[in-house]
Amino acid sequence: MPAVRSKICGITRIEDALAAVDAGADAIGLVFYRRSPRAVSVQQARAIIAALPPFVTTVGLFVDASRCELGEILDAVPLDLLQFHGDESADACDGYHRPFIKALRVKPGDDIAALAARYPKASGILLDTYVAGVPGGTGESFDWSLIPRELSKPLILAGGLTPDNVADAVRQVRPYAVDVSGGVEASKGIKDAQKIRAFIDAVKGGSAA
Ligand SMILES: O=C(O)c1ccccc1N[C@@H]1O[C@H](COP(=O)(O)O)[C@@H](O)[C@H]1O
Repeated sequence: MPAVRSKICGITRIEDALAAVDAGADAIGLVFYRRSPRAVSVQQARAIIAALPPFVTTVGLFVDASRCELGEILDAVPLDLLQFHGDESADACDGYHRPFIKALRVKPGDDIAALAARYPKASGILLDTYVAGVPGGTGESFDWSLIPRELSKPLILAGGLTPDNVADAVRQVRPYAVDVSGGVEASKGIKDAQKIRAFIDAVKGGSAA
């Protein structure tokens, strides 16, 4: 099985971005959702991205952002990939002509394959846990057995992943990639370099099994 890729989301500091890259992360996530404790300004995002070495994917996370707000951020910040984490329609996601992944928040009874099929232009589908009233970053996991064996798009598994459970998640789900925020933090918005390294080592361990 090819190594499962890792994205470390909710980066707010240059040192955390560099710790993620140093540990082997493939992507870092920058949250442009003002209500998140991990939200970054355009200036912060630009400074973090400017400090990165090449070949690290920069992902901008949005939750039902207006066209105007998102357009202004895209003009100012060199993002490689957009992550739509709200209730955005397929048309809204497609409208920026940028590669994107669509997050679906999973609850029992969902037809995940059918929901994913609504986004034919997505580069990948991210599955996170449904928690009423919160769009994501909750630190809650969901029942991975709800995930269909075959999805039409690369699957990015998220939701409550930690250094302790991610190897099991990788073995069970065999995703294309995993995404973590709270599970590698010292406090909201501040990452813990040791937890990041332990997380990525566990992803590699799970991939090799
Ligand atoms: O990180 C946030 O604050 C956030 C806010 C709003 C929507 C999504 C958010 N983060 C994403 O949520 C999932 C799961 O995070 P966690 O590992 O359970 O903390 C992940 O995809 C984050 O990118």
